[in-house]
Amino acid sequence: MTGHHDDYHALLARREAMRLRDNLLRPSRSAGGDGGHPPTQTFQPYDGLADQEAITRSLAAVTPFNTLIDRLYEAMFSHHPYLRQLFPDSMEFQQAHLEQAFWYMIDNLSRPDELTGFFARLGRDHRRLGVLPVHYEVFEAALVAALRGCAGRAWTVEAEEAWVRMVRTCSAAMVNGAERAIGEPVSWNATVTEHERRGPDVAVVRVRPGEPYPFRAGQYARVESPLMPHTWRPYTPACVPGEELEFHVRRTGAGGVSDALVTHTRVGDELRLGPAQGRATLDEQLDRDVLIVAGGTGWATAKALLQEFSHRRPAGLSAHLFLGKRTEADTYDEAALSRMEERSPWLRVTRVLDDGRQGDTLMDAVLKAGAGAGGTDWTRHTTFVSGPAGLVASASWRLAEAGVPADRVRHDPLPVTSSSNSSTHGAPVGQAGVPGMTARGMTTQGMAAPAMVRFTMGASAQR
Ligand SMILES: NC(=O)C1=CN([C@@H]2O[C@H](COP(=O)(O)OP(=O)(O)OC[C@H]3O[C@@H](n4cnc5c(N)ncnc54)[C@H](O)[C@@H]3O)[C@@H](O)[C@H]2O)C=CC1
Repeated sequence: MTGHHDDYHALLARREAMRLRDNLLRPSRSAGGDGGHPPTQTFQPYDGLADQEAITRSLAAVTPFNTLIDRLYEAMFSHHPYLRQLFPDSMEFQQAHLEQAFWYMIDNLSRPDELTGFFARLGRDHRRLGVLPVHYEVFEAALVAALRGCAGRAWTVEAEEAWVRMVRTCSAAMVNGAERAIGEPVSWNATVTEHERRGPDVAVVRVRPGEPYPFRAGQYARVESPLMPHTWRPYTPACVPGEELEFHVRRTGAGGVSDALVTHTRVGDELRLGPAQGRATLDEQLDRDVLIVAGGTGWATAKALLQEFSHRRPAGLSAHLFLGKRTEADTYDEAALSRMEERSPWLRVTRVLDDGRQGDTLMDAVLKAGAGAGGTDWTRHTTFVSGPAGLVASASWRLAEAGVPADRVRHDPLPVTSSSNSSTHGAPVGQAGVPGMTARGMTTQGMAAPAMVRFTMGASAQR
């Protein structure tokens, strides 16, 4: 029965996707579709650069984005109240996500492959939220209403059409991404098989998915607890694919997903996992030594990557892990790390006590080890960074300064932080000693911080 049911829904989703794609590709409707502006006559090949300029010219009229986004959701829920149930009770993170998404779109408009690749992956991931192709049309109409409402008389047809083209390009990519993933589950149920408190705020949680969960070491999964429906937070499995997954969760406050997972979750509980995301994985062909810079529970990513590296490592290649911890007592998985260290002569581990008050101690240690005649040449390594946003930002920046090519520094998406609270674990995005870095991952000089732009969104702060 379930099989037929799924097929039926897959068929419906496919038809919806085709209908939307036809709409997206047919000669453009008037932007917003309500006749308020003259229609565009012919369908033009998409010119992301021209739209980027048009949108940037008119940004002052619609920023800061939080008012625009408030109006957008207001318009959407007042016209389609049933859609509210697809969203979590608190819209705070949702709004922060969308703000990041807008910046990401604008920043990457002149890189169509990056943009469509990113939104295709997002579309695949959004299936777990019950998003259907028709919702993108609803979103577009709400956005246009919000843009007009925010900008008032300052609004231009040119700016509106650029926004609509931008958003349609991304929606089309999301629909395509969802359609391509039609053969895989929307989400995976997983039963908690072990739950170990490793300190007042940290738990190591093992789960067994009901069906095989495909992922690569270094990727993350969005996790939903039944205690907080519709609220998903990303965690990186601290393991390679197998029957069970291991998650490392630090509770960062009361009432969030991390609190539910650390404090209120027991063996036998069911969690839901979204499809694996992220590109901070080892290369297919391993031909470089590996440097991993990890802070706190960012160790989860390091653990997974090192496990895969140990299985696939060609003779002669080595790995160096720099692990930052805030206090001596903060060693929630030290036994596993020591075991790995003992068994792996190719692995070097430098533990760094770094309470975050002395500037950038962890990265200082990395760069010190790379300095001077006897230092390790990090420019030849493939580097992974995993941990608080401030660490990711400063590591990307400082490694670039040290001459490490941007495409060889990989990291999780920078956590999205809510606009009211820009701090993740006390690590404010953009204030990590990165000169001129703003909260959107761009420098004030207008230059993208290396390796930053490609991942400025996607994950939420783990609360
Ligand atoms: N649990 C998981 O699966 C994963 C978690 N993460 C992220 O890792 C972070 C871990 O948080 P906690 O364990 O609370 O770490 P934490 O806040 O205790 O920090 C750990 C270490 O990171 C470094 N650090 C912290 N803030 C910094 C800053 N502003 N600039 C430079 N270095 C800084 C320091 O060396 C510090 O000792 C979270 O933001 C989480 O989103 C990343 C990947 C996987």
